Amino acid sequence: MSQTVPDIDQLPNASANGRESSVTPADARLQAVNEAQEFSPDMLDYMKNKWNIANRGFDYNVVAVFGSQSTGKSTLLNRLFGTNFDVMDEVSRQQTTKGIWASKARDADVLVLDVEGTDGRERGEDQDFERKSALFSIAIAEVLIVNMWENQVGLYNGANMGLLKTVFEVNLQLFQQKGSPKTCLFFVIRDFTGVTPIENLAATLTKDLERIWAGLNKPPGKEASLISDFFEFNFAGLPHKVYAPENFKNEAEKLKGRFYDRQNPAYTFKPAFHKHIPADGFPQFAEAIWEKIVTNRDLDLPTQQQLLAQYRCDEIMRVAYDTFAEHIKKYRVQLESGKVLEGLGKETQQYYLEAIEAFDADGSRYNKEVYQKKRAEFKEKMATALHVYYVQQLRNLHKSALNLFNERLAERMKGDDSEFARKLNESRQEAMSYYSRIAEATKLHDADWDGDEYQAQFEIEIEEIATQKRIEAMGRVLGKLDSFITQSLVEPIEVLLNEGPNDVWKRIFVVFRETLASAERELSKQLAGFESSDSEITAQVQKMKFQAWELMQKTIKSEFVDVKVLERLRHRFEQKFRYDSDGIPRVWSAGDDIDGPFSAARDDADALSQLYAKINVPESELDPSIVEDERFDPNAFVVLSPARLQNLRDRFKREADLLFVEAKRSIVTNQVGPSKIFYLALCVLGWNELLAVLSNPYLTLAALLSAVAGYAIWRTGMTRPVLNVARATLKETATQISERTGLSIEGVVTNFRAGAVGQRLERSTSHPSFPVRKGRDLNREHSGDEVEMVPAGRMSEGGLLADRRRRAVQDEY
Ligand SMILES: Nc1nc2c(ncn2[C@@H]2O[C@H](COP(=O)(O)OP(=O)(O)OP(=O)(O)O)[C@@H](O)[C@H]2O)c(=O)[nH]1
Repeated sequence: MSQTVPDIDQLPNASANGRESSVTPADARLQAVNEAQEFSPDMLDYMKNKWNIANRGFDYNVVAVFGSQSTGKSTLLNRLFGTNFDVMDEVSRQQTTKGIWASKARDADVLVLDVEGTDGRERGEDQDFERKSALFSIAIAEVLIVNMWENQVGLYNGANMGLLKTVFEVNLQLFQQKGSPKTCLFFVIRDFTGVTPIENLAATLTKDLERIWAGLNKPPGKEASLISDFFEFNFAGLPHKVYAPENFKNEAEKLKGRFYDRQNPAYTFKPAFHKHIPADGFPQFAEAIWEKIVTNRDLDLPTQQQLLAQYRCDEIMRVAYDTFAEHIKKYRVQLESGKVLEGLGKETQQYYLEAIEAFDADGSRYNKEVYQKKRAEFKEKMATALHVYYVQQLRNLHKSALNLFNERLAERMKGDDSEFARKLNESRQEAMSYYSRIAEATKLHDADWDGDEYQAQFEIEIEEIATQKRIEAMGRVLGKLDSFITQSLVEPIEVLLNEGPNDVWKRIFVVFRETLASAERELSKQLAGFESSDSEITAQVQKMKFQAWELMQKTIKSEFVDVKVLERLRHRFEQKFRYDSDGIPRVWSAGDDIDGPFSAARDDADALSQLYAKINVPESELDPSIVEDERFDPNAFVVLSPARLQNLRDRFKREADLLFVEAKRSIVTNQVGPSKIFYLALCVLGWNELLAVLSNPYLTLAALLSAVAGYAIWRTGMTRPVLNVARATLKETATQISERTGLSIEGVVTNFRAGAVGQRLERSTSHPSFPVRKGRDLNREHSGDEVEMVPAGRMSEGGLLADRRRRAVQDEY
């Protein structure tokens, strides 16, 4: 794009010192290198704030000037670029430019360097600074204006050819690499008369330069290199400024066009000359070059560029990273509190990309290799910071997903263990999808983070929980089944054994078989809900069957402790002996056949004991899988061993005999009781008194009242206490009588006991009650004590028996 070429006459360089009153970017000059060879720390500030050129990226140019002292260098630069460098006072002829000055061209992004002239009188013969400044100019400027008088052309020393030779040599050694951008050497011939055409002068100079190049000590690998490999030459002549001011002005104007007008065929700032240093990095670059030159370090230009790129990229990276870190730090606290941040991945990804973009905006202008390396480094640095968050997120996610799994499973179960496998799978799938979705979304796209290990750990744990839940649910199902089996077996077996029908074992096994069938159906159905394999179902069913078998055995065994067997035998015996065929309690009278019913009852009980001795069902009734089980014990069918059976029969026989004796005694009591009482009353009262009582209304009333009181005592259940009192009174009375009369009271006591037994029998036959022993040992039953009245019908017979047995077992223990 063409730039406007400002009118030279408008430029602020007319004064002797070139200063103008109004300050513009071009007016701001900086001594980039001072006389003490120190590089100014202010250059970046000037680039940014005074020249406004720091943000131009690559879109700027650098031009420097080289030449003998007081050859009008500053004048030329001011004329061409509108700068404000000091120009020597015509009168004093003192050196004006000390060190290296920098300024910006007016109306163009061109950095202009005014370099102290060679052959500096003040520095004497010391060419050190001249070489350094010349080398510096060649290293950093795209265009080096070589300013010389026309009459210096062809003069080796006058044209600074010796100095150039040294500079070329060091430059070649230190800074030039294959592919380095070329530098333009722009020879401006001052006080050009035109007598010798510029082309001829150019040819002379070119020849001189090539000769110099040929004489250089070239470093290895560059022996065959040509000067044109590193430099391009331009030539221009400027007429005498004092003697031909108009021509000077015109030619200067033309020359200016070659620096400003990009459309000009002779435009000087060709891209090939650009050093590819971004404007904001130029101060560091220039300083680094200067430092290396001053300290004479053996560094080449590309290395310098890399150093600069590293320095700048590090700086850019730091700024971009700080911004990035500031953005992401808010997530740390939340993650450490255990939260799962669903948007973490998306948001951090955004900050990550923004940071890279910021880095690219400035960093991409620097050495590509270094930039790419630093970019990767930057990405790695951010990824490392984010990976910490990623791991924390996965940890939180792990817990959260497990909770989700537990919650969802609990919701689905809600006390119902059916279809457990389906509910478990759905819950697990939900938790795993949740985990995968968040874990994937948290990943940084650029990073190759591997969350597989974390996910595998999560899956292991969820499987452990699932297994545990399955065991628990299965336990509940099997527990319910156990209850069902227990309920279905224990009570019916107990009832059947109490009833003791002849086919008791067959009926028990029918119960067992039906229970097993129901349980197997239920278990198979439940296990199908657990997605159990066929073999697992088979094993569980087999286990259940054998447990049921063991339960039945245990139940039978518990029903055949001695006390229970004796109880059943006694019950069977009493059923026959003490009750008639209609279930009415017998009252034995004189002349009744006691022996017959006794023998029949005893035989019946004996038959029952035989029935109980051994489980009597064919093995074919049994489930084959139980019989085939290695734990199956064939002796399990023997319930009572012969010795135990015999022992029980003996014990029962004794009890039966006692009952028989009691029955016999009750007949005697029934016969003796009333006549003795009558005669006793007659003896006590006498016939006359008896008649007197009956004839006396008061006595009759007293007798009636006594009868009523007796009836009331009987009705209120106070009989025993009253009898006890009466017994004690009678006993005491008898004792007193005995003591006083010396008579035996045996008969009186015997009669009294007989009367008491008679009363008990009378009670059992005349009242709808059933005598139940209370807290008594069976062998002591016949003592006649501790009898409790329980209304008949309050318990079933089996229940009554069970109750009696229970009390008896308690007594036994
Ligand atoms: N003969 C002649 N003199 C010039 C020309 N241009 C400038 N001068 C004069 O030369 C003197 C030195 O000019 P400067 O521009 O200061 O020269 P310089 O090379 O920058 O001087 P230093 O910075 O001191 O090395 C001044 O007095 C100018 O007027 C020119 O084209 N021809």
